[in-house]
Amino acid sequence: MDDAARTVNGSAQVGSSAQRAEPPGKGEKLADWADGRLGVYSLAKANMRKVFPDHWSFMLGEICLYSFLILILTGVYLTLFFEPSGAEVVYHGTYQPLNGIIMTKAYESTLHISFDVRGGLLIRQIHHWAALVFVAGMLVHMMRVFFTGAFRKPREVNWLFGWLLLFLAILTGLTGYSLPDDLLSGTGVRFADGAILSIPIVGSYVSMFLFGGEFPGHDIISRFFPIHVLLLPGIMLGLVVAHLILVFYHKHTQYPGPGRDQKSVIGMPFLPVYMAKAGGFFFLVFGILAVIGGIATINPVWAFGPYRPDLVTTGAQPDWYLGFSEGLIRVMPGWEINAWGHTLELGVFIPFSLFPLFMLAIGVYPFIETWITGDKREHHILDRPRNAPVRTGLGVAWLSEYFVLLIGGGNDVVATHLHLSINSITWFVRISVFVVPVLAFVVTKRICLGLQRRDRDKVLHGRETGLIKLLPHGEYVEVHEPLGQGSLFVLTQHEQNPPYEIGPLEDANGVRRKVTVAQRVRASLARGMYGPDTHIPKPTKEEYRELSNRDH
Ligand code: HEM
Ligand code: HEM
Repeated sequence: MDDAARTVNGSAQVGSSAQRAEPPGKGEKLADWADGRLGVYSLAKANMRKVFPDHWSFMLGEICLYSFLILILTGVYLTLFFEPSGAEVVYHGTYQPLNGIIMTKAYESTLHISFDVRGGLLIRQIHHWAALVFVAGMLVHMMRVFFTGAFRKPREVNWLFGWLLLFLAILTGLTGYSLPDDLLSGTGVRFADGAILSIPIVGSYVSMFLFGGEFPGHDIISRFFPIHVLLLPGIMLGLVVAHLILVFYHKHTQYPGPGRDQKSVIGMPFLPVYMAKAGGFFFLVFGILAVIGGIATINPVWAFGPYRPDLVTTGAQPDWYLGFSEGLIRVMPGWEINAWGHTLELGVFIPFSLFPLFMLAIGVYPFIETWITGDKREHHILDRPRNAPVRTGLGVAWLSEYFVLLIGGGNDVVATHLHLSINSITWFVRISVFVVPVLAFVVTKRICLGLQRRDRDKVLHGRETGLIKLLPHGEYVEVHEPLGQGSLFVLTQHEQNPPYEIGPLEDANGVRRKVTVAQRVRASLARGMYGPDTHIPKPTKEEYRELSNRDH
């Protein structure tokens, strides 16, 4: 492969193979043909040897990419057999317990995929597992980007692309989950309908429009189908391509280390090393999902039965990524206001509005941070999370809120499994929603500062070796080993810039300066994020020389 890459580049420099003595091979002729029409030589020359830094956490984006491809592949297969129709039929199929039961064609075809289509159940299960892994991969990938500050200039737009992808993936999951029209998926759609109905003034109109009449109507499956298999995946495909082009264009960030700076990258060439690794990893992800899909049941729709609006399954749960929105609604007190013959359902409307706000907070974060720091420089070297304690604390607080709400969304399951009262769990979650994120923030920030302090000690006093020496006068001391230059660099390369300040309120002539509210807010946020209690000062050169007793 390496030779092939060189041949391509080599040919590009020579120009045409006709200038050489030996006749061109078939492959070269094909490449020349393609170059004449598509300009592939210059494209390959510019990009194929591009260096990619390597780190295990950079595989998270790849997991998203591969599970997305697997979703498309398996989704196409399901589309061949799935019938997106709300028309009613009487079931006479392989699955005996449901014989003679009235159901929609959508549900009947899902049973058909599961019991009669060759490989149907396997593909359905791979599709569902891939959806779970896809969104989980995105969340963890996003957290990697967040905690390392990889969203800073010039990658803010790519952060937004990714964020949109996360939002669309959640919607795609919701519409997919609703397609089989079993009791569980119908309960999920009912939940969505309840949320829509709570929107003041227009809610009932939107619901009627969406369902083609009063819930459940007959149109929802046939409407969700094109949205699920075409519209949303189509937009997502476009966004994923744009996302990857931007990763390529900006070049990937890298963790701090010797030889790496804002301009130089240390890593593997895109072709052949990175491509070979990426190809192998794709098959690994596919293989693992196929094994899980083959052995672990997921969404056994035949066990739930067809959807009927007057029934609900016990322990009805959405997929994990929607559990937190369910939690928001379950723990909210059932407040409502009745006036002039209308009801404002605050118990649903408030949590329903919090959901987009919760997502919005993630989307706008990079822009808020840039506004606070006023930093206009590009950043290609990643932060170590401990060196940005407030950001790290905010990320952990966000995650903790997410998990608390997930418990709220599964309050019935937690209650039955742990033999607890559902009311106690609901109250636990109601209090935790306010308390846990604050605690998580404070604890994380302290841990970060502790780690910074340890870094400082390591730089000044070296690494603890665990070797205890007995000195002639009877004292025991632990031998400390000085760090290598590489480690010293990693532990001290970060910046500790002073936070933004408003400056003197009066100029040299004693005239009061006009200070806007925005400037005041910015200054106090900057103090909170980068002020003295957010970092342990790095050792100065003098301290280092004095303590390590060496000349540098
Ligand atoms: C891009 C992200 C996607 C996600 C997150 C996703 C998620 C899901 C989920 C959770 C289900 C329910 C599966 C079950 O029955 O247990 C589903 C069903 C389905 N999906 Fe997707 N899907 C995605 C993309 C696609 C694509 C690209 C296609 C088609 C090209 C597709 C076609 C289908 C079909 C036909 C069904 C109904 C069949 C069935 O449930 O057995 N999906 N999807
Ligand atoms: C379909 C979903 C997604 C796919 C396929 C995807 C794919 C990738 C890949 C392959 C990379 C390079 C390798 C890596 O850093 O892991 C990457 C980088 C990046 N992604 Fe994503 N991603 C997705 C979702 C997201 C989300 C949800 C966010 C954030 C909200 C995000 C933000 C970024 C950023 C800022 C980079 C550049 C990071 C850097 O250079 O260090 N991505 N993405």
